[in-house]
Amino acid sequence: MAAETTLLILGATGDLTSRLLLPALGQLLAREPHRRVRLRGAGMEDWDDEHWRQVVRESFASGGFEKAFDAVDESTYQQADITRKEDLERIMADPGDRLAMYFAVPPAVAASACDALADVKIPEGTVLALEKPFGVDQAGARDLNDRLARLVPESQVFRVDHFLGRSTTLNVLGVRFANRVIASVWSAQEIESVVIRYDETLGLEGRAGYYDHAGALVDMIQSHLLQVMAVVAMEPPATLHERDFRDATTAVLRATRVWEDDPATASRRARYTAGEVAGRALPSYVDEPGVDPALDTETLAEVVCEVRNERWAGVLFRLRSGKALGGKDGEIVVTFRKANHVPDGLVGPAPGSVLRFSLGPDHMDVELNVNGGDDPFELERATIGADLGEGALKAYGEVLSGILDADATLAVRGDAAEESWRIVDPVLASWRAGEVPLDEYPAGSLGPDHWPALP
Ligand SMILES: O=P(O)(O)OC[C@H]1O[C@@H](O)[C@H](O)[C@@H](O)[C@@H]1O
Repeated sequence: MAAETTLLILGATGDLTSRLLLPALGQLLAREPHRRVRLRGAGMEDWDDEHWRQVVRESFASGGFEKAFDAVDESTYQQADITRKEDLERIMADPGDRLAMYFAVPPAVAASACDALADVKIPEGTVLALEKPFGVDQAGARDLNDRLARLVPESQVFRVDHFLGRSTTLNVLGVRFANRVIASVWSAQEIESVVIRYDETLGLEGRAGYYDHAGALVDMIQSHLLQVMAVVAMEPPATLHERDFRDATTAVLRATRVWEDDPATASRRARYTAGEVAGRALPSYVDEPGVDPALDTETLAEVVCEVRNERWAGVLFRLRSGKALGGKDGEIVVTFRKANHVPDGLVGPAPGSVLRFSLGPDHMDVELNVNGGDDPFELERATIGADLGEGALKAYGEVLSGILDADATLAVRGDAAEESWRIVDPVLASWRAGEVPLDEYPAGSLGPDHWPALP
């Protein structure tokens, strides 16, 4: 019989659990009903099992997977303060075949819980899953890694980054590594720049408590976009097993610096003012409830990086993400260098070819110069597109399936988490020193007018 995993969610009464984790679990169980999962919730609220089961059922139903609740072997809730050893021992009793502890709590609480866990006997094979942000800087991430290393082996620590579970990120693997025609042009010799951007129409959505201290750089670039960049730029791994895959992506991060080591010129930041997004009026960021204007939090950030190795030296990697923008748009745009020489007689501009992956709905476009119009000597642009499969599981479901299977391929490794902070720490320092102006853009626009255009 298949091993049964006990999924213990710490912070079970929180928003992350009901909004993201449980719907993802519902989808996973609906797809793979053979899985054997016992679901345990633990949190500060005085809930009983029935209340918890109701929350689980409703969360499953919100994703259309109400029936998946039948696939849960058992679902119980315990009130607990997870920073206390006695409470941890109580909720970890009877771990079944394998225990997966998911910390759906703020980083400071997760860190205190890890300290308390040091005095608890952790069952063999237990997996610990932690949400971002992982630390607040490189030193903090290193400290948290040290604490975790005292508890379980690294391969059992899952630093969650749902962008690694996104189908588009995974689609890059097939396109890059299963096509000789692409593999042979995937380097600085042929590629001029790579843009990875995630523009959102969403504003603050009541998350001031977290976001006002994080900002767009930490919320999106330090974590998600650097991971996507690592997949785009990695050396071909021999296999997609955890060790090969994560060695290759981490090597990219180790070689990455902000452009010319000059964060003041390689980064930009801005904050939205009042405007309208998709017919909805949004107040200025600083007027959102819970925002402290003195924190100077950016809602749009851009950092240009370079990957200093033989394959990529000299290529611009431009990472950008922001909120309350005019269009929901996430994409990876690979711009190739221009042709060395276009024969005299072919008329018109011939910009470099472009390969564009849109980050949901998953689609890929190749933009080429052609001369197929009325005038056979005039160049035009043609686009060849393909819809890519979205994957049966949404990003969180993909990540969760790795956690339940104790397969860490799509989890961020400890050294990679530290490297990501090492890359952005100088940017944060430069911003704190006031070296980069905090620009403004009206909500619903595409960002400050004077920022460089996007490809
Ligand atoms: O579009 P998705 O998959 O929800 O991912 C974007 C979200 O990712 C989260 O990790 C960020 O905290 C959010 O601010 C962001 O909106």
